[in-house]
Amino acid sequence: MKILTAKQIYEADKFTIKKQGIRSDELMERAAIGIFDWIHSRLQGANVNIQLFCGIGNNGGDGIALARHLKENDYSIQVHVVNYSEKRSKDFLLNLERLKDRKIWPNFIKEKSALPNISPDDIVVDAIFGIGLNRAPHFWVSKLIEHINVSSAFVLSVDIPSGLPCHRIPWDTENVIRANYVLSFQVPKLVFFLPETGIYQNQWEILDIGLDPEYLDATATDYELIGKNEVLPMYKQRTKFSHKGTYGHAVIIGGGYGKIGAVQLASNACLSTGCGLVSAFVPECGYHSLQTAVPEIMVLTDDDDENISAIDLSFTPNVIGVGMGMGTKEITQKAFEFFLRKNTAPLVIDADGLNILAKQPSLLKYLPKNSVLTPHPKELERLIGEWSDDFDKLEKAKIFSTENDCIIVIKGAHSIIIHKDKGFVNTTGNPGMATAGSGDVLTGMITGLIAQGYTPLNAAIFGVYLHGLAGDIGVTSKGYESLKASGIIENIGKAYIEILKSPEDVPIRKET
Ligand SMILES: NC(=O)C1=CN([C@@H]2O[C@H](COP(=O)(O)OP(=O)(O)OC[C@H]3O[C@@H](n4cnc5c(N)ncnc54)[C@H](O)[C@@H]3O)[C@@H](O)[C@H]2O)[C@@H](O)CC1
Ligand SMILES: [K+]
Repeated sequence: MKILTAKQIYEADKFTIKKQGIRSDELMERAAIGIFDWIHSRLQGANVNIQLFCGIGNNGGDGIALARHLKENDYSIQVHVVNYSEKRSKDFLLNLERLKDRKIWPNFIKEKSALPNISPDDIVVDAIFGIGLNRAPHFWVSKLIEHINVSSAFVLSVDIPSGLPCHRIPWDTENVIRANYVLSFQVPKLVFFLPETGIYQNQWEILDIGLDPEYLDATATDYELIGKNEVLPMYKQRTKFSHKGTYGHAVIIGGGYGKIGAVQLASNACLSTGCGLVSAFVPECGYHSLQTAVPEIMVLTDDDDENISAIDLSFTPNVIGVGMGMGTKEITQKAFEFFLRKNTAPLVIDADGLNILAKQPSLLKYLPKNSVLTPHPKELERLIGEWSDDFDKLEKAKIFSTENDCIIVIKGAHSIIIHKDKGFVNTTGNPGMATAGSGDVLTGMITGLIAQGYTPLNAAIFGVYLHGLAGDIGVTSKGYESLKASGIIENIGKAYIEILKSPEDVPIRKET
């Protein structure tokens, strides 16, 4: 699903109005009815007090139109117009008139107005600012936002939490509505998925308001949201007369004294993702434990007992996953440099492989085109330098990806795969996966997919989705706290089965 910018959403709006021959207030009516239906299907006319806070732009217009539908269905409502500007939008005014026609008189909140009481049992509809927010809200509006946030009432935000801009981090992190639920029109907003800006909503859902598919199809976007519908076409079916050689030979290189488990997890994940043959290359000390832990893999050893000191492969595998648990000792750095200079196999690089690259950026030129790098935030910072905020981070990652012709998997609650100037935002995964070895499993999975013939970009996107889904399935029996990396591996099979079930036909809904 494409993630549009605010500018593109306005264009989609205009395009739809023209092509479908409708008025802008009719589009607003669709938005308002969508929200009304959502509320009504849940409340079923329950006797609950709904306080609507509406700005004076089109987001406020949505709220005012919603108020009319709620009243017509006998809900108890109070409508507040947050009068932060005299420049009221045409459709806001039109809907305000329609409200007044029905003898509903809003309360106008201005700079010096007393703020209304909000009971914890109320429902607050937040329609103060939408995607048009382009500067910090006035001080007195911030006070209202704070007042709503401390009320303990259930807050439903229209389109986006008010105070959260679409294209940057908030001017003041405290002055943003904390929404329990966001009903967002037609397309998700990038801010929902970034660590600094995704904290303002608990759950979100997309409401289809019938923006024209022709515009949506034809518009190129910088970001795409990756769900089941996006990964399913990437899936490579196994064929009847295939054999293990059909699904590639991968090598996992890494480990050190006390860190052989990282290679064990990566190799096991690689195999469990469908790779035909997996060899692990580890320091001598890892031989017995690896052979015992995963009898299906082959083990090659370094001459050094405790460190990777010379990576000597007598064959060229289909892909190599390298770096986990390897350390950055001088001897290992030299071995890695020597390896990179002569290697021709596609690479997936993780952990200490990335740390060595950060220490010696001159080695980046030896990476094969489209190598996949899987940094966690600290490793990413070592590679691309410090960033001022999440948006800056994404821009820096795009530049790094373009300059070094590589794919970066920025790991996080919503991992984002960066390929040159495009980003793919993952939707699976949960906090239970914030556990030791989870990254090693991901590296193994992406390596295993490349071995089977997935392009590195598809392997990164599909692998991140599958990994998160395996974790989501894992927590259903383990809970967040007790899920371990090995538990993610155990559920890779179920995750495949889930992907292959009938296509998504429910609206995207996600806890963040
Ligand atoms: N295509 C869509 O997605 C549709 C969007 N609609 C709604 O329209 C909204 C966008 O409406 P608008 O463009 O009118 O913008 P908003 O309603 O978000 O903001 C209102 C106006 O306030 C001004 N403003 C911005 N920041 C301010 C600040 N800090 N203090 C004072 N004034 C400020 C701006 O001029 C802005 O246009 C969407 O979020 C959505 O709720 C719907 O009505 C229907 C269709
Ligand atoms: K809003």
